Amino acid sequence: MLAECSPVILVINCGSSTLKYQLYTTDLKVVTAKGLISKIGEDGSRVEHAAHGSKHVRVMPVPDHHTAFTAMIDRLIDPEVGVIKDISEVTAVGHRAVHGADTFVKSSVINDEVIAKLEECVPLAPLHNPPNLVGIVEARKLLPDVPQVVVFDTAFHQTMPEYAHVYALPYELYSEHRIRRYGFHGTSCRFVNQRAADMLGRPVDELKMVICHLGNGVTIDAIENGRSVDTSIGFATFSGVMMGTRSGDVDPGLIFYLNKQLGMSLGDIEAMLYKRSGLLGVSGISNDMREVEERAEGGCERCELALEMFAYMTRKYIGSYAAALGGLDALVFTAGIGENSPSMRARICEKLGFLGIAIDSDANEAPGDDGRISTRASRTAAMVVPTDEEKMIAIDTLRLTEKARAAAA
Ligand SMILES: Nc1ncnc2c1ncn2[C@@H]1O[C@H](COP(=O)(O)OP(=O)(O)O)[C@@H](O)[C@H]1O
Ligand SMILES: CC(=O)OP(=O)(O)O
Ligand SMILES: [Mg+2]
Repeated sequence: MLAECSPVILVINCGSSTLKYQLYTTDLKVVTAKGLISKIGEDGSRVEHAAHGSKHVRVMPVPDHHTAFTAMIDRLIDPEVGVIKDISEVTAVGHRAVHGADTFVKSSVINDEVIAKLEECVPLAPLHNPPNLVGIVEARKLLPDVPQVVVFDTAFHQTMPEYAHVYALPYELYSEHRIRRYGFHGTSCRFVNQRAADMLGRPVDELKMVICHLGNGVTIDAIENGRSVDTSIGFATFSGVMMGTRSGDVDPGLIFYLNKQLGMSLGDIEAMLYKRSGLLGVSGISNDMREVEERAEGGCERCELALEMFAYMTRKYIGSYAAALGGLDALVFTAGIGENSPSMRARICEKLGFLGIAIDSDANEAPGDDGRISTRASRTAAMVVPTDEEKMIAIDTLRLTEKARAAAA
């Protein structure tokens, strides 16, 4: 059965080993289909597709992002589970790009020049930008006449002041080689920042907020009056709080030690810091928070240690960003862990009473529509606000393609 739907916006989020997609009606009110293709290039890859109120899972080999792209299109136009008869029904496409460096300060309509500039950013995010580009190139091949927009994770953080984004290295590295703090998960933070202000019923440009985007990747973001002023991930995609498989902050001195004393090659060290560290490295069990929490309950000491470390690192960033902001109106949790783990939120907030944060344990277990998990008496609001990166991409795609159409008319 095919849904009766008007022209559609397709949002594609090609991650390092996943491809997520959503199909929106052009008023952005309805998501007619969404999907997740996971473990691309690994064993056990699967295609999950949700439409018409049910979920369809296919376990199939997906060796690369080109194959994932084809699998996505196949699902979308499938007579049984698809929602469009023909791909020509797509009227605009929005893409996520992780690294836009300082070249891209806002979302852009894609043309050959934008693609060339995006390719120049590949060395800055070698795990993330190449798959982003595959999604863009494939979509342009398939839909050459359909306008496409790219939305950058880094763009929201371009408002950071120099003293927050310059590293204390020889200045030429910044001025000549663009080595600086860039920040990631900006699309999520932008969405959550506005949504949190709406939920609080306060203007976004009057708020000091810390957003904890706790997913596979973790970003803590300091936001003042709607603008990002500091953020925990810096140049590549790995500083800040420990993540699923990434270490987060470590002393760079250890890289020299591992290389010179333990004989590890730079490639080995890079792979270890990105893929075998974080929750996985400490617990020795999993990069998945659910599993680590479960095993900690069952008595796994290294899992318990990983949870304590995760909470502690997050809490330290919240404290330092509250100091950077000179106060705090709202602490906001989002993404897979932030939205779904009351126990992790409770651990993080344990010692934050000095910031005026008092957690209501019932509300923390099951946040209501206003997202509040703090008591009414709490001076600073603590909240859970579900993120929606795809919706943010769809909003920018609609806005920019309508603007381009109006300019061409
Ligand atoms: N109910 C839950 N309790 C604890 N952690 C959860 C829960 N649901 C999801 N997570 C965690 O969220 C993380 C994935 O976050 P997500 O934002 O979906 O990641 P991605 O960066 O891939 O979009 C995983 O560590 C997962 O275990
Ligand atoms: C930048 C980053 O960490 O992205 P993700 O959470 O998709 O891995
Ligand atoms: Mg994510």
